[in-house]
Amino acid sequence: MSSVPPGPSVPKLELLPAVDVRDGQAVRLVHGESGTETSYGSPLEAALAWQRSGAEWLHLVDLDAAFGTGDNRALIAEVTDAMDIKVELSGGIRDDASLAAALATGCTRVNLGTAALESPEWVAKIIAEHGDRIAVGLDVRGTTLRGRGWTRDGGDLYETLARLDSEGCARYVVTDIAKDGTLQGPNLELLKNVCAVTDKPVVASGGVSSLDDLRAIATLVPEGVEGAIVGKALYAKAFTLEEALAAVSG
Ligand SMILES: O=C(O)c1ccccc1N[C@@H]1O[C@H](COP(=O)(O)O)[C@@H](O)[C@H]1O
Repeated sequence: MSSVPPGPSVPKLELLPAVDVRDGQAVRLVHGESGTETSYGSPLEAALAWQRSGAEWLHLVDLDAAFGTGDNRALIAEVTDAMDIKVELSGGIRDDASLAAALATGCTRVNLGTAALESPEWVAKIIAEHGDRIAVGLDVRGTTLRGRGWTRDGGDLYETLARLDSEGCARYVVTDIAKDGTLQGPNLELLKNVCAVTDKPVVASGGVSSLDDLRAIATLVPEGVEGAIVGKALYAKAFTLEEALAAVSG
């Protein structure tokens, strides 16, 4: 009886299927641009589907709060409450009230974008208070950070990273905006460059289109990449979440 030799193994990579919420619907954007939404129905149904498929994490984004066009706070709280898995919450967490509401959902951690660019003192304070419940999203075009729904420049990636590192930021979620929602493959160079200047774990975001993309990201685990956010590829059924989890299970 012949046995199938195991394929080349890659280190385990955490996967965070994304549910981005706009106007009460689960959507995907292209390059994060408002107006490019494709709708995928109920955010709760989407989140429950990823949980049923074996996800250990959910990346849940309030896009209206990120764009400043309102918020989906009650719905986000409802989805988080329905999850038995870890939830990373982002979008519009910019002050004490929005942070308190986000943390009160019981999410595992929050992901700050604009606040890390515009309110450095507040961010330093909450990093000191909440430790690894705070991650910072470094959303970049080239090496320029973008905030306010990715519509405004917010400084240099590496200068900001050095500041946040010195303040003890626990983790970074790095998004290449040029890749986000495009199914064009992740920016591995950017991920390597970020890992080279910080010892903190990095979550990759943007561009994943195939299982090979996930395997390629997983090769960066020894350099500091901890996980990858997967959005469009799952909704477009490029692969299933079960296949993705198996591909990078270590
Ligand atoms: O995820 C997106 O597609 C996205 C698009 C445009 C803006 C923000 C987006 N997502 C995440 O939202 C937070 C930033 O929100 P804020 O600046 O803190 O209000 C960040 O995690 C982005 O990755």
